[in-house]
Amino acid sequence: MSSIFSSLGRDVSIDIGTMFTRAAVGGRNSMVEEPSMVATDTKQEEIVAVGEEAERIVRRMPDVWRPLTPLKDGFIVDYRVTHTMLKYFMHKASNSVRRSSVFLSAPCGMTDVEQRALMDAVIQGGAREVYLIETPVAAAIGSGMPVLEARGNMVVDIGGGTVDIGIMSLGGVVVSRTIRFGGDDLNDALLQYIRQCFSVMIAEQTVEDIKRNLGSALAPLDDEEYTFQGRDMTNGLIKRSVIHRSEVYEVLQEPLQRIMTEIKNVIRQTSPELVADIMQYGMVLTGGTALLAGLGERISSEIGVPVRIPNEPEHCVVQGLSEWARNLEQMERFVVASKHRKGRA
Ligand SMILES: Nc1ncnc2c1ncn2[C@@H]1O[C@H](COP(=O)(O)OP(=O)(O)OP(=O)(O)O)[C@@H](O)[C@H]1O
Repeated sequence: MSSIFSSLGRDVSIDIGTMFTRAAVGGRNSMVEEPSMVATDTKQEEIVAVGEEAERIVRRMPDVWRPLTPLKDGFIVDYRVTHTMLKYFMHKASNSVRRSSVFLSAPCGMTDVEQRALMDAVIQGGAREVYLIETPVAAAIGSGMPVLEARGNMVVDIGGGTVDIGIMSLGGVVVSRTIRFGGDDLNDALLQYIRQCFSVMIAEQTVEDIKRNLGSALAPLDDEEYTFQGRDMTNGLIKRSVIHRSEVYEVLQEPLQRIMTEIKNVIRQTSPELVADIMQYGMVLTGGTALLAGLGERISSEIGVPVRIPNEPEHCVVQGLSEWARNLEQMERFVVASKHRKGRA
């Protein structure tokens, strides 16, 4: 495979996510972003495609090729798939993997065994060395927070499978937590509601479209509707249905409340001095779910702190990894684990 960047021996940053994997070399302008997925035969013996290509062939021929994902709720569930994906992204990002240092984000609370497996996969994939950093730290760096300063910096990254919460100060992590819950749980709640109330089975992409078009964390001011198609569970035929913004709002209440509770729990466990900083400087909301309408305002009003959402919040982690790679000496305290290839150059 030829690399998309001419990055001879440069640092490769990889954010392996539940839904998407993003790899960057030399910052945001040279980033590759593809679904976290491989395609296998029905016996799951042979992996035939990775990323975008896997998604394409699975969508076209679902009876022949099956999707497998490396992570569930942010944590590795399939090492073979993880290994294949990391190798694919490393080679796509760098044309000289053997000279590359790879910087990876990992959820908080990963066991030593899980960390080692992740790093082994990178080294076996050909890299010279690998460094791990916790996801909220990468998100904070990527969103431009002054993590080396003597003040409390709070970040909440809500992706597809996890909520990663971190508070950093003076180049160290004061609190970090990963909850195995995220934007995909909002989709699950919608999917169940539509099955029960409309007796319709719908595709994952349809749920995603409904969430993005009508989803809101704040009580809606209008009752816009959205027409969608699905398979009628009573007769197996295609059926058109209409859902309203107010219904979607009600369905999303429970999973959103769970996220709010977790953020409040972290604040409760934080020292008053750091809480005072967070109230003064605010917190940053990153990850794809930060794009849900009104989520920033809802968190701000329930917790009483200003909330900032950076541009392209889903890219903050990979941007933070790149920034960290450029300033490794200054930010060495954030390394949670590292591994070097034996006999490296
Ligand atoms: N406009 C939007 N409104 C609501 N949700 C959105 C929007 N855009 C993306 N999302 C949600 O963001 C989530 C994906 O975010 P992201 O790409 O940060 O996750 P990931 O890195 O794959 O997963 P994780 O970090 O949890 O392992 C999905 O649940 C997706 O539905």
